[in-house]
Amino acid sequence: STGSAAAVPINAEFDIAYVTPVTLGTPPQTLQLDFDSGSSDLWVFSSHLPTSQIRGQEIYAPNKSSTAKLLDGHSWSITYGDGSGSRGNVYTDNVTVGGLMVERQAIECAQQVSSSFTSEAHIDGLVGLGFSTLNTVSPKSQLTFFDNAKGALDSPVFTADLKHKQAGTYDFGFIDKAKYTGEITYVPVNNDPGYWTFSSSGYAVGSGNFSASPISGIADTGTSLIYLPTAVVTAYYRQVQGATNSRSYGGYVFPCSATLPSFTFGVGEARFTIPPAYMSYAAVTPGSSTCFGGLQSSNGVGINIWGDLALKVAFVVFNGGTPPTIGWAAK
Ligand SMILES: Cc1ccc(-c2noc([C@H]3C[C@@H](O)CN3)n2)cc1F
Repeated sequence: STGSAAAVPINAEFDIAYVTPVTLGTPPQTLQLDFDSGSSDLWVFSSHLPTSQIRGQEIYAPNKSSTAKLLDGHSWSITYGDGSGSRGNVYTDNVTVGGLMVERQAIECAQQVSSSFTSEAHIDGLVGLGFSTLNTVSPKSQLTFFDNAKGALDSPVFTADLKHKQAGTYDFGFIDKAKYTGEITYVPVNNDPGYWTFSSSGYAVGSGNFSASPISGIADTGTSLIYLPTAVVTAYYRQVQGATNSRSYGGYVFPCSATLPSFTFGVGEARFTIPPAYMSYAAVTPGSSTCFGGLQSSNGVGINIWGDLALKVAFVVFNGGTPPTIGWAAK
């Protein structure tokens, strides 16, 4: 079997996150969920949430689904990199993504969400695509949608074809040759911490020399930006007039009028270049002439993260075979 579904940016201005339609239960309830290769819980805004915590999101109501079953005595609680989080109880039900159905998928129903989820009206929940070792359900941890689907897939893979300010796709079970050019460069994945962790072969700032130093980091579809070691980040912003590392804004900012260099990163012998236009993320506040950079330091994060800003310049294969690998191709 295979599946293919759209990854739609939630904001027209800049690519904060992407959502994908997912149908749950019988009759089908469709929610817009954020596919996140950096976590491993499938959770949704639900009928168990206080209405004060719901602001425009779609909800999943298990008691309206004839195929929903309570996973008795189980609960979950998760916190994301930015400190946001949610918790609740667990049902199993049919989950369909782009024509691919998993029966008895654990659907984690929110009973509480943090304010940043309440204020993000376009995200009705998350689909974790990390390794199932990261799943937070207790007392028995649950499998991700990908792990549940894997055995039935034509090939044990999913691919991300994210795009700048336009809809891309997540494919399951096949590699669509029409979505990339040239060869796919596969590199090993160290899934010890549960993430799609791989080693980049180095970087270059603008037209400068390529610095061939390995950078271990995670491929994270749920993170908007790129978070790398200070040496990389300072080398980049040294080339940006007026750039400063702002404590108040929580990262590198610069005058929106500044000329930005491109940023190139390596995967094996392959090279991927993020154009200057993508490297300015957004004005720090609407209408401000100060802009927030797409490349930020991973100092405060603890791990290096290749988020959407890096993923959107490539076609990426998350190979869940044995051993797992990750493949990057131009497009
Ligand atoms: C409001 C909101 C907050 C965070 C996230 C979020 N989703 O994925 C991630 C990254 C960080 C790491 O934890 C795993 N992947 N962060 C989504 C939201 F809608």
